[in-house]
Amino acid sequence: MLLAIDCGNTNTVFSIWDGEKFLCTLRTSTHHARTADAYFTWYSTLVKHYGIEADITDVIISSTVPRVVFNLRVFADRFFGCRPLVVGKPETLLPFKPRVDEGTQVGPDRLVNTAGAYDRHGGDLIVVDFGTATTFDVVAHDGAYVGGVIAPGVNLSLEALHLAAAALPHVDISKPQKVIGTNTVECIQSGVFWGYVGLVREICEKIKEEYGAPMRVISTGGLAPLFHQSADLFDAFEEDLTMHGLTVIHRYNKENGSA
Ligand SMILES: Nc1ncnc2c1ncn2[C@@H]1O[C@H](COP(=O)(O)OP(=O)(O)O)[C@@H](O)[C@H]1O
Ligand SMILES: CC(C)(COP(=O)(O)O)[C@@H](O)C(=O)NCCC(=O)O
Ligand SMILES: [K+]
Repeated sequence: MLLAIDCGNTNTVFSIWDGEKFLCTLRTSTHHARTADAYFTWYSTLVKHYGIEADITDVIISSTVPRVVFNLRVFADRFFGCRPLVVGKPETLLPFKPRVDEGTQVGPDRLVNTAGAYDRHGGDLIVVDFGTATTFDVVAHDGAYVGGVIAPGVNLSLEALHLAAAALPHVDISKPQKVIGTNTVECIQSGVFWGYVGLVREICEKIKEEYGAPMRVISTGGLAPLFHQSADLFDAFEEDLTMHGLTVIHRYNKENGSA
């Protein structure tokens, strides 16, 4: 069985893949100082709690935080006796060669999203991932990552207002009933929610214009459903897109002799 690990700047997600389906998905906050032993204590407690019999033979890691990879490598080696595949490292093969400027280190999560989305939908896609940052990944006709857009994440924007302005409270995102807020919380929610709807719409429109061929827009990430339900922005929402991409890259490396 495969343990797929997606480490973002806010959350780290573990999913167990039995070759056909994900048996469970476990989430913890991302923290670079967490040790291999601490990961295992957390992991084994939850796996036991869910009654899952997991015989992990392979581990694949995508991490937007380089410092956590060391402890995750130790975790894989010590508890499962395996050398993990790390997306973005030269020994890990990708099903495509990113077409970006020389020397650019594309976020591994974006490469993984590209592989997952192409496997399910074919090419000519925009993948919008609502993580710590909101990223737009352009997937070409042949499945290659060819660039995109990085915008500040929804929660980051809310937090920035709270941190920088003495009179603005911390506010959770939700869809406001109206645009004109009549109290501070409603005003902030309106600014960020409708601001993001506009941001996503405009960026997708401009990408399509520049790309010059019809594209489909796929969304993923914790806050994507809020926007998917509230506005006509995406052709599909796929919660497990990054995890699916990790299974695709793992399979590709198995088939091509690198895992
Ligand atoms: N279901 C959810 N509802 C509300 N906020 C969420 C949800 N899932 C994630 N978030 C928030 O969205 C932001 C991005 O989370 P996540 O997608 O896990 O980011 P990353 O991949 O960058 O770690 C974080 O601030 C997180 O707390
Ligand atoms: C843009 C990101 C910060 C998004 O990370 P996340 O929101 O998933 O934590 C990450 O993909 C990254 O660090 N990228 C490196 C630069 C690039 O992709 O061009
Ligand atoms: K992400």
